[in-house]
Amino acid sequence: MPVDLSIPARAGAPDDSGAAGARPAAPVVFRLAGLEVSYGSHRAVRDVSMDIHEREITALIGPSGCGKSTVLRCLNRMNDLVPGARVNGEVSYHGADLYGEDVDAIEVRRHIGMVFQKPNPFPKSIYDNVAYGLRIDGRLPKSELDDRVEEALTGAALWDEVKDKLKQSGLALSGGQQQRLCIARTIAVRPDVVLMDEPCSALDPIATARIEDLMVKLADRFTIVIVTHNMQQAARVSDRTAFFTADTDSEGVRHGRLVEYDATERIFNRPADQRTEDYISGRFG
Ligand SMILES: Nc1ncnc2c1ncn2[C@@H]1O[C@H](COP(=O)(O)OP(=O)(O)OP(=O)(O)O)[C@@H](O)[C@H]1O
Repeated sequence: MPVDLSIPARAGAPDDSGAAGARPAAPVVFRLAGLEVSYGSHRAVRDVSMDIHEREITALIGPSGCGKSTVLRCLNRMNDLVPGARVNGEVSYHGADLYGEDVDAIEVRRHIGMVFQKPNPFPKSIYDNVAYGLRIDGRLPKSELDDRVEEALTGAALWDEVKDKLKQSGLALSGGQQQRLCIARTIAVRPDVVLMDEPCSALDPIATARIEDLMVKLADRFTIVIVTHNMQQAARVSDRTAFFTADTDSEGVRHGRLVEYDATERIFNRPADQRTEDYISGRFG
């Protein structure tokens, strides 16, 4: 039995049915085709072909070790920083090869920001945390910095809680506030895409609910890709869901692969693949 979400699809959720009145699909931001990632001789994940659409929330779900974070890290070339990591296949971003020779990985990460599992504010003031990327970038006139910091903190639903203590350390905030501070730091540079790797796994349910609400608001401005272990979270916030799994070979080594990718409502209520159904109904994983 598929999971009964009892949660309506997000307003404006994708409808690729082609039915009369169906909303046309949003433009493609990332196209992955035959993506395969290895660490040394270990093929961590393969067979990943999917389009990620503009201003949608795309969730990557699946059991531990199936390659969700690996695929996420391909989207802003974070795997470049992992010794021995090798990416094969197509990863295009707005139609251009993200791994092309003339592409500057640092510039890529300016457009495609990332929020990590554990909130990781710098040991600096709240203000300096948010201003950090802008100062490094150096393009924003100093006179506009205050406004941009406020814009980012407002966008991360944190401004009201911190506007009177911007000089205090970011580390003095609660875990949920720290994660929203990290989101503010990420969106301060006005990226195009925000990648989130299990952004709520270190948070309590109330802080998690705030981040989920925030994600939905952020999707008005940014394309969001999230890795989550929490299926209800994927169901609640995402427009499309990709389900990955891992096969174990004769030597006991696990190799991840994309099984199914579709509108979230279909993945959770009418999955095409038995493995997806088994996973979302809690039969494995
Ligand atoms: N930096 C790395 N070096 C070597 N192997 C790695 C590295 N990162 C991940 N792997 C391997 O790649 C495979 C996929 O890992 P990945 O973290 O992408 O999976 P995941 O689905 O995100 O897992 P989890 O849900 O547990 O975080 C695993 O076998 C893992 O051991």
